[in-house]
Amino acid sequence: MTKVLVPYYSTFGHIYSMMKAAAEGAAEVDGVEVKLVRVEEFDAVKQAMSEQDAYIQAQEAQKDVPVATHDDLLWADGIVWGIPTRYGNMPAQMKQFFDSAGSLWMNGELEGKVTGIVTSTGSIHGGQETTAITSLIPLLHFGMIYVGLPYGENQEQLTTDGIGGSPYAASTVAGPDGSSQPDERDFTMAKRLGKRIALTAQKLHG
Ligand SMILES: Cc1cc2nc3c(=O)[nH]c(=O)nc-3n(C[C@H](O)[C@H](O)[C@H](O)COP(=O)(O)O)c2cc1C
Repeated sequence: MTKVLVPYYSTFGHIYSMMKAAAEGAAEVDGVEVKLVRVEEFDAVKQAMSEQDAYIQAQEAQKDVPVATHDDLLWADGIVWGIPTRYGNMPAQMKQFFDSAGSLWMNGELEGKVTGIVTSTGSIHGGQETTAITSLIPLLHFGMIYVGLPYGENQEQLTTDGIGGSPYAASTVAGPDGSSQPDERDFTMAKRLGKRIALTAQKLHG
């Protein structure tokens, strides 16, 4: 069995719904087992957002998703990361998860795992590409093998519409107030990325 992990962090649920699509794509490959996990929220954010309806609803929807552990990373042959944008970069919650995996990195235990990214922003030019590219850097330090989102397979990118998708990552635009939902084309590209990571992991790891 090839194992694909789908770890994500999602404050308002956009990345969560994109990661369900990515997980679905990975699960389409015969002989692939998929595990969806969420990166733990900071207590300070839980407190600060405790009266925001959009936050409460999004967290309620995710409450049964298990919290990501470093053992999950060891388990996986392929990893599809769900990383929303914070000031053009990954959120601290995700960085904390990466940084606390230092012993795995030092022992080379993450090397050769196939990986890729799904991201999101509030606005079209708010940093989808920068989040993907800056998140790629620690993944390369881990020794992972990066899978992008080629145009040939993802012609939906060839548009001037305000949707997600770039050669670097699957993505979506949440809207400045978070009220937009992923376009069907965003889900399709996330699904294809999940499948591509699963197929590549299967080829490399059996
Ligand atoms: C502290 C903070 C910083 C953010 N920085 C950016 C940014 O640089 N560019 C942008 O377009 N959106 C930014 N956003 C919006 C988020 O990227 C957006 O809410 C997120 O992608 C939605 O995904 P989610 O629903 O899964 O949380 C920021 C949001 C927060 C809370």
